[in-house]
Amino acid sequence: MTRIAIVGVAGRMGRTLVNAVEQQADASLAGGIVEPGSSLAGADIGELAGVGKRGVAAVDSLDAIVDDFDVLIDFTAPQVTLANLAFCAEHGKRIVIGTTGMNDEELAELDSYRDKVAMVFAPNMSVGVNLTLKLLETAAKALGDEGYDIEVIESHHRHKVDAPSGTAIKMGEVVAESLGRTLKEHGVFERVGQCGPRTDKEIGFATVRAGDIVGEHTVMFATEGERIEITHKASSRMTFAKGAVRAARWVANQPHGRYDMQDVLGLE
Ligand SMILES: NC(=O)C1=CN([C@@H]2O[C@H](COP(=O)(O)OP(=O)(O)OC[C@H]3O[C@@H](n4cnc5c(N)ncnc54)[C@H](OP(=O)(O)O)[C@@H]3O)[C@@H](O)[C@H]2O)C=CC1
Ligand SMILES: O=C(O)C1=N[C@H](C(=O)O)C[C@H](O)C1
Repeated sequence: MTRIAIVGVAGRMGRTLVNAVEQQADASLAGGIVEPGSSLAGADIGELAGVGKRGVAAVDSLDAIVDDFDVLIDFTAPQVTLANLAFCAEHGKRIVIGTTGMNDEELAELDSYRDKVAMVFAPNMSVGVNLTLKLLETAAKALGDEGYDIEVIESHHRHKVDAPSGTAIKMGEVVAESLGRTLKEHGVFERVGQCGPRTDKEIGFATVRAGDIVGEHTVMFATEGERIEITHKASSRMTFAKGAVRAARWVANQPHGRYDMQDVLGLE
């Protein structure tokens, strides 16, 4: 039985994760953490998630449940996640991180824990997106050097705070790496005004924020006369939550290291 605690338990992903843990026979809901000082501390996390009372009260500090869980699932914000990662390393816990929007410095800090804790870190936990990454690798190798322009387009709900999405960046990185390019050199994240025609090797990003879109990603390979579009559409957060719970059960038995969903799913 993997005992799972969820940080950000009152958030969009946190509430969905409560549902996903409940559906897993060999995982138990060991705790839920809300922001320090939150009025939701003390509330039943089953009631927060809309599944009814479960007898587990939300706490506003990890210290309060340190002996109760094996794996922490964290879908919050970069600085919150890094503090929780340090806590897990210090207390011998495993961690699954879905948080996106880390800058280079924050990513380097996260990476510095790779020998101190077992973590799964992935911008998208859905099986479909992780399979799509494999398809993109194949497409990029076949098309990228044959005069096809590559663009990544993503759409998300109006509340999302980071852009482009972590998934879009990952898709761009996979395509770039397959072609011996880097996003630092070839990524184009903004076009406005007299920006001139596109260059051959650039990888462009476009972002849509609207309504309640759960998450949609398209990578376009376009040339004279045809275009190929590889698209993934999430219609429920449950797809991310199920993947995160699968990652938690998997990482519970792994040695220290930084893993991603390709490792969890055996897609490497
Ligand atoms: N990897 C993946 O598959 C996916 C990743 N994500 C990523 O997950 C992250 C969260 O997304 P989402 O659930 O939509 O966002 P929400 O804003 O709905 O949830 C984040 C939650 O974290 C809480 N929080 C903030 N600070 C703390 C703290 N110090 N301790 C405990 N909880 C805290 C917030 O509380 P409060 O509201 O009170 O501030 C909020 O409830 C984003 O980075 C998003 O991109 C999302 C979906 C899938
Ligand atoms: O914030 C979201 O909602 C999502 N964020 C992730 C990302 O930034 O890629 C994954 C998913 O698309 C939903």
